[in-house]
Amino acid sequence: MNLREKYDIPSDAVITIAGTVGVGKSTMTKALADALQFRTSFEKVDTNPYLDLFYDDFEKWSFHLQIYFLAERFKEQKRMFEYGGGFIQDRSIYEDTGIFAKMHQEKGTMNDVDYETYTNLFEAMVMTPYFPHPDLLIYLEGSLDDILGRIQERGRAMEQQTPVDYWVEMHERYETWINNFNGCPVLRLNISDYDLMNDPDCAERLVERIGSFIQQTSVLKR
Ligand SMILES: Nc1ncnc2c1ncn2[C@@H]1O[C@H](COP(=O)(O)OP(=O)(O)O)[C@@H](O)[C@H]1O
Ligand SMILES: Nc1ncnc2c1ncn2[C@H]1C[C@H](O)[C@@H](COP(=O)(O)O)O1
Repeated sequence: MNLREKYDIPSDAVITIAGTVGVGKSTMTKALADALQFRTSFEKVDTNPYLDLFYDDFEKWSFHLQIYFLAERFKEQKRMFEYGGGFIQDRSIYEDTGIFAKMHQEKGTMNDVDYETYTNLFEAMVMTPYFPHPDLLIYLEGSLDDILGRIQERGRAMEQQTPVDYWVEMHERYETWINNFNGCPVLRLNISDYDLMNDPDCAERLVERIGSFIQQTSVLKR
């Protein structure tokens, strides 16, 4: 019996991993997909044509980048549901608007007209009864120091050149955002409780925790 069956996780579940930059979403996406034998939906960072430009000049490229991410995530959403689920997704579509677009508009690095155009498009695409929401959102949280350490360790130049205040503000915004999020059931996990790198039993403990969350809340019983 595999881990998915052992802990009674439906084979058609769509689980999205949310959390600030560097917290460990991609690492957990891969580990959970391996453990559950699910497909993955990753953010493509290396092939994103706007990301470097954006980090160089937020004001100029915010709108382009948000439109690009929205299109990419929407295509991924469609792909996951066309397969009939069984996916782990690296970052939710909700964070684009709830964290990034909002933060840049409020900081003045995305102008109000662009923000409104983007928000209208997001709502028309996502906030409809036809848009399938994930079955579960796993929210990864951790201390600011740990997260800054991980951003450093990963070593993406564009992120390392960004002033640390940007990551501090994002960390705070994530806390507010998740406390108000109600798009789908949320399981909060602290990164200090799971060591996917060094603890060989970690993946199974995670799957067990997800399984018991699902049983308790019956979130995936259809
Ligand atoms: N459980 C973990 N323990 C230690 N380091 C980790 C862990 N998970 C991720 N990392 C490291 O932290 C950095 C960021 O992880 P990543 O999964 O790319 O984050 P995200 O996708 O949230 O931006 C990477 O260098 C990764 O190797
Ligand atoms: N919607 C977004 N707006 C701006 N920047 C974004 C958005 N989504 C992701 N990003 C950035 C943040 C990171 O530099 C990379 C990848 O994110 P990660 O959390 O490391 O997966 O893209």
